[in-house]
Amino acid sequence: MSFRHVGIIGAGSWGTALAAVLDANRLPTLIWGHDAEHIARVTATHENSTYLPGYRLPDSFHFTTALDDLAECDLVLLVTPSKAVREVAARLSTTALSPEAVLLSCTKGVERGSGLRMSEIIAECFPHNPVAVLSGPSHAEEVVQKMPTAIVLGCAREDIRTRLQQTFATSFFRPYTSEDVAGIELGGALKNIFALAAGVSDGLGLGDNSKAALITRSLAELIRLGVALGGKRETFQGLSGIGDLMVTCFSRHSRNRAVGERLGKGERLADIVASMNMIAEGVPTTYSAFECARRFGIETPIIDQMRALLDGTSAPREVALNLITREPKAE
Ligand SMILES: NC(=O)c1ccc[n+]([C@@H]2O[C@H](COP(=O)([O-])OP(=O)(O)OC[C@H]3O[C@@H](n4cnc5c(N)ncnc54)[C@H](O)[C@@H]3O)[C@@H](O)[C@H]2O)c1
Ligand SMILES: O=P(O)(O)OC[C@H](O)CO
Repeated sequence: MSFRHVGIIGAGSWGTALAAVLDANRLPTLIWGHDAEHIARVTATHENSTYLPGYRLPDSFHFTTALDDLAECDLVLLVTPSKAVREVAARLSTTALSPEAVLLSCTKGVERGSGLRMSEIIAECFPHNPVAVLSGPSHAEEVVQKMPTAIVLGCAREDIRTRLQQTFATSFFRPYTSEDVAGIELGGALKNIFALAAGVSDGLGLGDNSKAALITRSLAELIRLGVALGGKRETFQGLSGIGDLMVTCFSRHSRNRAVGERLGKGERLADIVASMNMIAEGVPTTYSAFECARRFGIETPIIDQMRALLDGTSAPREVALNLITREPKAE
């Protein structure tokens, strides 16, 4: 049975791109945004010029700033930055949304302090609703151009996984399914830290050998921490692990890689963040992953060095030197 009313929480680039996928399957969407001025502009111009310029929004996109308007939805995508997920999920839970409605987290992050994944936060707010996740190598800029993209959909319930797969499958968007919700989310969240690091390597001009070594050791670290936090090793070897790590470390569209490159060139984090209107999740995730790693006693040299860089206690060249001169060990 297909979904009839789809709501999207978050009017940024990824929310817009996912609405475009659904539009290709003739599914209209109601997109909620928190910024009334932005929503008025998008509605009037049929373009999300702040987050995804150059893409004309189809007539099947409808916008609102009232969460209550989503109460009729049988599928709600949560696509805000991770720092806003708890607040919007809590607010949504006060609406008349049915306990049958499926909540699909498309956000990549881990909550600071609690170490909770986004789907766990959503499940706390909606203990009776099915919660699913969507992740994988997928830059919004390419999805709206209908460039071939494959992602993974995860849910504990097989019927929901199949329903979501049918809903999102198009001639340019291929969803795989998996039961490993934790692995899918952890791969998508942790890779952003390593994309920052890959950007630093680019900014320092350290070359291809260095970047290949960094990404390979990043995957080892991602798997080590991801398995300790409940994900399956095979998941990290798939689209939401190595797939997303590759695209984010190499893509010209990656905001995390771009932040890292600017750090590598010597800019201050505060200045970089102030100059961007979009989210780079790798920054907060560096801190939450560091906390999780300490709690579980996992060795995370790259995450530790990235934290020192973001804190301003280590310079980019020092970070690179610290990693290459670590205690010798077996691979
Ligand atoms: N952009 C992509 O290609 C892409 C792909 C896959 C996953 N993601 C993930 O999707 C999530 C959203 O990213 P994005 O690219 O759409 O971000 P974005 O920066 O393009 O847009 C974020 C949106 O959230 C809104 N927002 C900001 N703070 C808010 C708050 N406190 N409450 C409610 N809304 C708020 C902004 O106004 C904006 O509409 C992130 O976790 C990101 O990692 C992005
Ligand atoms: O542009 P980034 O670095 O936020 O990455 C976006 C997506 O997560 C890529 O899969």
